[in-house]
Amino acid sequence: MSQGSMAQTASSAVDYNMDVVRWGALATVFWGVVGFLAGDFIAWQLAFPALNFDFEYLNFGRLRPLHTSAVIFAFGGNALLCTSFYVVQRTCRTSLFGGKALPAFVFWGYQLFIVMAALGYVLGVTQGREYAEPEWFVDLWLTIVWVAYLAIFVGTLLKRQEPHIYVANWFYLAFIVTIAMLHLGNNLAIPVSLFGTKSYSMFSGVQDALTQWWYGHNAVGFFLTAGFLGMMYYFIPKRAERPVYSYRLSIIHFWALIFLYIWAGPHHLHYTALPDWAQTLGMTFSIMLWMPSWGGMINGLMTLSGAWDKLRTDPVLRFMVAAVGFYGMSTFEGPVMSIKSVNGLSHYTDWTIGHVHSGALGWVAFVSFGAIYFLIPVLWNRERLYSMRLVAHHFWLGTIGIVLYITSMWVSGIMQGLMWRAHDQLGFLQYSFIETVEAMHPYYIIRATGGALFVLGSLLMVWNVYKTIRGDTRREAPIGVSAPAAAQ
Ligand code: HEM
Ligand code: HEM
Ligand SMILES: [Cu+2]
Repeated sequence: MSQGSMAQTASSAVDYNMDVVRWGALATVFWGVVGFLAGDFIAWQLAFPALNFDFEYLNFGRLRPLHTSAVIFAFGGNALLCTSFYVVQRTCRTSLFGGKALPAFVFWGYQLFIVMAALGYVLGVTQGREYAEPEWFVDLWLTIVWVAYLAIFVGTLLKRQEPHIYVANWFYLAFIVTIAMLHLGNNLAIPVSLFGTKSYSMFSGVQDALTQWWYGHNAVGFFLTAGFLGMMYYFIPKRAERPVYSYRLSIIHFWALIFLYIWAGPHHLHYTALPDWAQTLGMTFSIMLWMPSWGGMINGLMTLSGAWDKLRTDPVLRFMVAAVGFYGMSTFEGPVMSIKSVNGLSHYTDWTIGHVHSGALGWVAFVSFGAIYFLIPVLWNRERLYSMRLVAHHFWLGTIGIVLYITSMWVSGIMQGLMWRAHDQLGFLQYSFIETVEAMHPYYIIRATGGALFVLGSLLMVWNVYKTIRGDTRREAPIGVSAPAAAQ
């Protein structure tokens, strides 16, 4: 990847703004742990409802959006913010537009947004739109912050010292622009009073449902996918020290992905009041979406051509490559679930939850961990991470956690779907609802245990990051180099 390496050699000449990248990396780690802990807590609540403590501020209904926002917007959002600021500067060989002040405003403004949103959930102030729960005044604040973010990103591209705009920036830009559009469309609401928190959506009925899933689906497509693909296109070539497998494929990947994603939202509304043709449209575009998704996966994986041996010795690269593998898996599962007859079984069940987390834990979190482990020594001018062995332990704890999570959800989800629809020869339902809830119990314990392993792995990351920043290095044998091999 010539842009990246050229930027590196010229790094002393350019006064890069790395403050905001450093803060963003720390915020990613911090909010990650908060979000994973909240996720595991609600997972235990589903297994043992007594953990709701009959206390409204800690009940499942309020902590669930706290979890989803903490992991998507606080953890994922800070990972995107800090890596996009890093990548755009390096690949454009110029400092961030807006001096020191504007990027600092975006960073701190975004943290304020997170805190306001979280307080709202716990206190019960919400507009009840999934992944867009904050009320109107929080939405307005985020709009201001986001416009500043867009200005910095585009401003930096415009003052670039490289003739070419590297493909990772295309993905980041698509993420920033589309999220702005989705945020504005989905949050069109009228406050009840100027000083009150309550508002009502401008849409109603099925139009409102479609607006919400146009938003929700494309939040997956542009927040949880396009932005993290930007990360993949920069950090995998960097870490593997290989150029992107096919630059031409990356451009096709980009245009095909953004064109197809936008139409697939109706797959969230199968068998609802939404007109049939719209459901079929959503299903068709979802199936087509399999192709660019796998094009991207192949491009990421094949970048390792000739460098596969590095996986044996470099657990940071292992995180990134496993992430791309999970990306491939969840983007195969998604199109399958979008088929109406399959969705008739999977919808409302834990299968959806398993699908979500193979994407969220396997793809989003793993590729972010890879980027964080890459960035921390670079940002604090350390020779290497405190411990590569700890990274390897984190990798295995995380991987086993994900496997427990998604396999238990496949089993419980399909069982749930089959139990709901089972009926006897007279047409009576075979199971009462509570019987299906009881049947889930063992799987909920397995899922929560997997989540606990995932949390544990992330705590190893906290320790490793802390020690690296302090400048410590752990004395340890290198990974994957056995004694006879080293003697050769
Ligand atoms: C320790 C790790 C995690 C655990 C134990 C966990 C657990 C959970 C649980 C129990 C739910 C509620 C499921 C239900 O209502 O039946 C949930 C929902 C969700 N989580 Fe996680 N989670 C974790 C990490 C993450 C991460 C890293 C992300 C995203 C980057 C994420 C995204 C979501 C989303 C989007 C939902 C809502 C799913 C839906 O409505 O279909 N989670 N999580
Ligand atoms: C080709 C790519 C994909 C397609 C076609 C797809 C399709 C689907 C379908 C059909 C559902 C179930 C809708 C329902 O029955 O309610 C779903 C749910 C979901 N997917 Fe995917 N998916 C894809 C990739 C991903 C990835 C990579 C992620 C995460 C990074 C993800 C996150 C989610 C979330 C969060 C939900 C749950 C939404 C909710 O009900 O709250 N998807 N997806
Ligand atoms: Cu979707």
